[in-house]
Amino acid sequence: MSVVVEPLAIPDVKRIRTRRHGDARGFFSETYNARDFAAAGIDLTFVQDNHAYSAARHTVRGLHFQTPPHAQAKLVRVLSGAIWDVAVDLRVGSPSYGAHVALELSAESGDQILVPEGFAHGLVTLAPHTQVLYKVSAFYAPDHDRGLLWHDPALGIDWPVSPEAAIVSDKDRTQPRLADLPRVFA
Ligand SMILES: Cc1cn([C@H]2C[C@H](O)[C@@H](COP(=O)(O)OP(=O)(O)O[C@H]3O[C@H](C)C(=O)[C@H](O)[C@H]3O)O2)c(=O)[nH]c1=O
Repeated sequence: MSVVVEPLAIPDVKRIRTRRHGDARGFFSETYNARDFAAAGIDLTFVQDNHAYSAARHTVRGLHFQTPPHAQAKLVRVLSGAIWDVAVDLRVGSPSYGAHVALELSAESGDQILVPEGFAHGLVTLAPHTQVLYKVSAFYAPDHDRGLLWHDPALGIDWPVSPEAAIVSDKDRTQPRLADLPRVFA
């Protein structure tokens, strides 16, 4: 089996491991294969690849999502460095609404996370010069791009960096808290 899919604490969010073929040069891995992913129960069509480079450790990106009909599922992996990756359930009616899952992804491990539609997604880098590559299932739609305040205490996310020490975009400093967020994912 070239793809191993592990449901996380919110089962619709998955850790994904793909096989690495190692040899004296290094390794080769099919990091995404539509046929094998579908056989593993992940039948998504990705239409865009995103590449985010963060120069410094403790750079925060998120928590972001796109509203319907431009909601995105994301398949996230790390090309260099490491991140602590977070997904927050915003699906109206979900028993885990407002809850999150988090896990470390690194170039070394090669692990990936699949974040379904209906979740806000964010990350903090754990090393300098961290590069994240992620596939999304809907095109960028800036008019439908929304966010959630990454350190909202109501989310209970135990980030490895304080708001004072984090490197954050101006946009992400002023995102709404969960209590003030319209419920968009019915
Ligand atoms: C998301 C996106 C952005 N952009 C442009 C818009 C801005 O001029 C520039 C930076 O955008 P932003 O500050 O939203 O980038 P991040 O803070 O890394 O946002 C990402 O952060 C978290 C981790 C996510 O999961 C989202 O996919 C994404 O929102 O790239 C594009 O041209 N296309 C795109 O798909």
